[in-house]
Amino acid sequence: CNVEFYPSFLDSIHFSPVLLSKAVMSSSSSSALEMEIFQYIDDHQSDFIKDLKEWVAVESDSVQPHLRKEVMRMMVLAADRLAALGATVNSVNLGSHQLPDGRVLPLPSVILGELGKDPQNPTVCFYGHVDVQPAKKEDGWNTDPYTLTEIDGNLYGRGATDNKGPVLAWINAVETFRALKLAMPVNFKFVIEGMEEAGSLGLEKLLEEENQSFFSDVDYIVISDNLWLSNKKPALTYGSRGNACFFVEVECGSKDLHSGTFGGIIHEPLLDLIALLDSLVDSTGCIQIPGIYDGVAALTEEERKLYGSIEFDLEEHRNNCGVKKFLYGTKEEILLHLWRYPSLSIHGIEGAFHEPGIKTVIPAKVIGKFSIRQVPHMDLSVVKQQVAEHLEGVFSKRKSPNTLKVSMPLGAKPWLAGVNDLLYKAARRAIKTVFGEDPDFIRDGSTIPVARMFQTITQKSVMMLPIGAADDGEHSQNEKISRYNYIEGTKLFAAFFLEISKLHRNSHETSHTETIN
Ligand SMILES: C[C@H](N)C(=O)N[C@@H](Cc1c[nH]cn1)C(=O)O
Ligand SMILES: [Zn+2]
Ligand SMILES: [Zn+2]
Repeated sequence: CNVEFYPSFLDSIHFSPVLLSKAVMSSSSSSALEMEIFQYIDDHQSDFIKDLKEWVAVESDSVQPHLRKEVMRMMVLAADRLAALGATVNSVNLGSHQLPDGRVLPLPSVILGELGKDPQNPTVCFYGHVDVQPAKKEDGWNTDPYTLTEIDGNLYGRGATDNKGPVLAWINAVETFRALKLAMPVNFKFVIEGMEEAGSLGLEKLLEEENQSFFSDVDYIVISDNLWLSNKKPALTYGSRGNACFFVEVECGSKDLHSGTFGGIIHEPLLDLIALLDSLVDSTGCIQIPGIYDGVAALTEEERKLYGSIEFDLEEHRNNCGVKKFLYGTKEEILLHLWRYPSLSIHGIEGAFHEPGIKTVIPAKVIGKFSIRQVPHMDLSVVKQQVAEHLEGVFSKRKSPNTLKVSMPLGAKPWLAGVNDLLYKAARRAIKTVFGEDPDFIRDGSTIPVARMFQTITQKSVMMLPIGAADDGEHSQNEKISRYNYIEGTKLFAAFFLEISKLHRNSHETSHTETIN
């Protein structure tokens, strides 16, 4: 599986983080204003943590239909919190959606918030989500996932880092300016959704509809919904993978069967399904679907060098992960396979018996669930076709009389940005001020569907500014954000508001002078 020999690319990537880091000089000392702001944030830590506790207590799981009302409740809490900041809040109704089983569920509203309209200020739009992945104590959590619990400086709870903590950190930062009665350095816009973990349903249409209105005066877009590459070193993110999610359904009839009475004489759906799932990836991690790597951009020498220069501690990453060994042995290979090659993961099988104990049943209908992370320049419709053809081919060789259905309920495109603009420069300076070091410039293996949507629809500059650490355990048991990251992250956002304001005003003054001259 030699993933390097594919069509050339990189013409679309107009960045050079290495050059940028050399070109941008910033100071790590804080101004008196920053000191005042940071002091306020330090003094109000317990209030900020209390707010996070209140948010984490809401089981706003967007994946499980029976919890949709909790997502709705969470959206109301978030809207109220923005209104208390003084923001104008518009909760946009997105209607409803149909589940694979035919049920219709209401979609949570998307919050569009606005605060400040000073024409001298840049307008920064912040995106975050307040829905979460499913979590149960029995999954192996040490504490109740919906009771934020501090242990050794870590705040454990579902959504603590993904993404309630970062959304609140942004709000805390804005609140700090108000509480200290400081002039707002930027105008704020907020896009807060409640369906990110379920694929941001309905959001794309809303962004298109609002492009000429809500987004028309937005200068910069910031997303804080991913993690640093390391446990300690801050990062700035300029790319993320997309995702194509698949269901593969095999059915033999309308009812489950006794395996003593019928086992051995029928084609069992779960055996068909396991053969299908087994055909997807080999033991080296290489995806076996013909043509799947054809669209993947080829690696250039320049890009390979870039990966070589990134600081990345393999052992730390392996410890965070809790596995014995990775598929690849070098830093470069690991980063390449996380960020710029596709990967296929199998997530589960609906309909298969999974409780403790023994149940001698033959399930009548089983649905395998897997996804393929997407990278430039893969095409979702081509991938869908390739997957369907591959699975149909494997299935037909089994000569099974069962019915096979393949669907792609969700497709999100990858995102890759240029980093040579004010947004990245401001964030880099703010990171240096708060953390005293330059950030890693990284890509992310996971997916934030809205990143690409923002880029394509609004054509504005988009950046991911994470505040969570690599060991935060997004989607996992014992998800956390450290008190340090939550509070310093709040400072980072406040410092970023000042930096982007300064750079934006300077650049406008310069261009104004150039025009006059
Ligand atoms: C990175 C972000 N916090 C996240 O977890 N995103 C999800 C979104 C998704 C992708 N496919 C389905 N949902 C992820 O990357 O898994
Ligand atoms: Zn998230
Ligand atoms: Zn997530």
